[in-house]
Amino acid sequence: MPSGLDAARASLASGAGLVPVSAIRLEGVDLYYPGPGKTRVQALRGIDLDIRAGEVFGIIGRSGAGKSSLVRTINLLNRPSAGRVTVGGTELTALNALGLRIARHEIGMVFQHFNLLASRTVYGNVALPLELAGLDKASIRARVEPLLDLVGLAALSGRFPSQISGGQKQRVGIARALASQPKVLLSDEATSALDPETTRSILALLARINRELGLTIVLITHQMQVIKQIAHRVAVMEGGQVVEQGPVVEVFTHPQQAITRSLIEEILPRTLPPSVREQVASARAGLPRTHVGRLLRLTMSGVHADRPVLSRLVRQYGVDMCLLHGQMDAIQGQTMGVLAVYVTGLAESVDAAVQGIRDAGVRVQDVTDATSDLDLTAAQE
Ligand SMILES: Nc1ncnc2c1ncn2[C@@H]1O[C@H](COP(=O)(O)OP(=O)(O)OP(=O)(O)O)[C@@H](O)[C@H]1O
Repeated sequence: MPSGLDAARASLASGAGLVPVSAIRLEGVDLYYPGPGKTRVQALRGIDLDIRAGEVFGIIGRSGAGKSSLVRTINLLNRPSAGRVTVGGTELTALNALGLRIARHEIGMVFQHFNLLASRTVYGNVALPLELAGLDKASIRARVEPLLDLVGLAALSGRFPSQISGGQKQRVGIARALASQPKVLLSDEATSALDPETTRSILALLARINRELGLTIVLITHQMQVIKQIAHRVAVMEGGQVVEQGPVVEVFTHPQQAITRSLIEEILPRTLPPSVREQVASARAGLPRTHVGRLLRLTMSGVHADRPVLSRLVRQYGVDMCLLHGQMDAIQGQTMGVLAVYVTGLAESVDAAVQGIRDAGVRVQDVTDATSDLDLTAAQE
């Protein structure tokens, strides 16, 4: 017996055809909504995005940044005022209504509030797009059952939405989105209404679908935690624009924009507890005249994080290093983290040790004189 996954994979692959390297391309996309009177609200400004086939691409931003506007532009639920949208090699912005309706079969969508029909069972909700497409009962069953297996709901197929949990509802939403064998799955805050543990399990399901079915996933969220858990690359939105984008580890370790830094703060804190700053101040006051004390913020990523860089330099240069605060984490299989360390010793030894840390590929910021916290704007590189 093939597993639910095998059958789902075979079923999706049968509709696959040639997958272009670029799954979704947005070029110079502007979007306006009608505002009060004759005014217009610009929600998207000059968006250029190239989302690759088979990746999980995260789009993050604060409320009102334009994330939902952007994701709804990918399937042309919002028609851009300017620019081009191409999905799976087909330029959607050049299609007529019928062409667009057909092209949208390639794009599945899951929603924050699930959007299930209360009057239909779990099975009936997943079957709905197939009924609308005119498939016969046997074909529908052959498609729906493996999908319910895939999302872990085979045993609940006869229940109604009111009889299942939020996480289970979202599993139905995912199975329904996969029913028409899309090549791209758009997820608009799919986990925002769920608790952290259910969020993790839904993201794990999406990651598995991406990995094992090769589906391209675009994920809109306001939580860096979500990006961290499953995205390969991320775009950061602010004021209707993409202000920063790149591989997740790169963006997390070298954020360029203030908005990105503040979003990352949720995961890797940049601020030091006041008690730690007080300890540093009193330790500096008690230093011998020959010694200096420097408070450093170290950002480590990838291979650097698991090498004994710090202990080696302590031995090599005879400095003292006190680990005050920090967090290490694993993102996309790479270790990364931020540490606050207080280094003391002879000035030239401390300088040499700092250089040694930099040479090992660790980002070093001297925050000794930053006033209130580990404020990056006050930090010296
Ligand atoms: N239908 C609409 N009519 C007019 N303005 C709109 C409409 N939908 C969104 N906007 C405006 O467009 C901007 C972007 O909104 P959008 O919903 O895309 O942001 P978002 O990042 O998804 O926010 P949230 O996380 O709160 O959903 C906001 O200024 C919003 O007020």
